Amino acid sequence: MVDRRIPVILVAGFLGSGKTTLLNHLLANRQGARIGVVVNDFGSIAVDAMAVSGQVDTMMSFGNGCLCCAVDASGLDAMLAKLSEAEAGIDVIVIEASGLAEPRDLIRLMIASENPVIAYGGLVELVDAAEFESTRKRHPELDEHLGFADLVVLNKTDRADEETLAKLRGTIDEIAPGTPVIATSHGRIDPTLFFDARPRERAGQMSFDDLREEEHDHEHHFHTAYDSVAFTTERPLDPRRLMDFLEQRPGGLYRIKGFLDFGPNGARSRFGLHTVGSFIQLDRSAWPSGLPRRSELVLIGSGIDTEAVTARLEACVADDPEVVDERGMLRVLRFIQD
Ligand SMILES: Nc1nc2c(ncn2[C@@H]2O[C@H](COP(=O)(O)OP(=O)(O)OP(=O)(O)O)[C@@H](O)[C@H]2O)c(=O)[nH]1
Repeated sequence: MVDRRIPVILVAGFLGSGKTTLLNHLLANRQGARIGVVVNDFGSIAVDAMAVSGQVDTMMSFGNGCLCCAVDASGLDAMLAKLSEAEAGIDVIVIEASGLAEPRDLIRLMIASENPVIAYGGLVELVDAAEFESTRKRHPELDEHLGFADLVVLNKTDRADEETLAKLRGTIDEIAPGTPVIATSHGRIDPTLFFDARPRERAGQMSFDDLREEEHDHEHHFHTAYDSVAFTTERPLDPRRLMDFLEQRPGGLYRIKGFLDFGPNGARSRFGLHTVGSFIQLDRSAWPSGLPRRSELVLIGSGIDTEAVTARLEACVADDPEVVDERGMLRVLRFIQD
């Protein structure tokens, strides 16, 4: 019998590995398929949800906190129930987990769901080719995450040389033998991989039955070791001060994402910011109409002094909101990748 249930695919991977980028690629190349999306932001500003919205008309955002720690599955279930209503005509649902989520618990939530019209469709785990080796040293748990994957996407191949990539493939094969690996950049994978997804009978070392019975073990989640800071200001930032902050960011501050306002400087004066590890990337676009001009950042790190980070950001606010420091802007523009 043909299984007509809607597959729910989890997209996971450590902070900044490229989950939102992959999701946006998928949405832009959906070939007529209707994709429902659940986005889980770790910080209290829904940056990922902002990056995905506009691309899709059926998105739900599960903000501020890790989906894997939803005390019971009901919040997620309610979203999935809404997305899987017949009128929505959804073919596949994709859940973008936060970069600190535990795939094991997300899979458990999925298989515990009593919704008869959806089915767990497997785990797509992203690996950041440039950062994986060092992240894995800090978080050996990542090996277990790979073990649960039905598909590994080795992303950011443009940021690693051939030798590193070959070594990474060997490592992934050791950790998750037999799991298909797709190497790519900017999450550009074949979207059809998502449309007829069926997971393996078991997730990693565990059968679905084992997973169903397992207790939720919050203490060992690695997001318990991470803090996030949300920073918002309506006042323009000073480019020099902000770049000083970015170039000398506190150790442990692994991920920053959001939008920056440096005041009135041209039509495309909304600056998107991403940092992942030591990497900094900025892009620029116009402010969407109806959206207030303001800077909004989420900063995520381990062992960071959140008050000190907030104080340093407050010190980046420009003295005069009407005057843009043009020379200071050159330091910002150096990082633009349009
Ligand atoms: N050079 C390069 N950059 C990439 C690639 N894929 C994504 N990025 C960049 O990496 C940064 C993080 O990408 P996201 O897609 O936001 O990563 P994420 O996994 O959703 O991040 P979190 O939700 O914070 O965990 C952004 O600056 C992306 O433009 C890639 O293949 N190559």
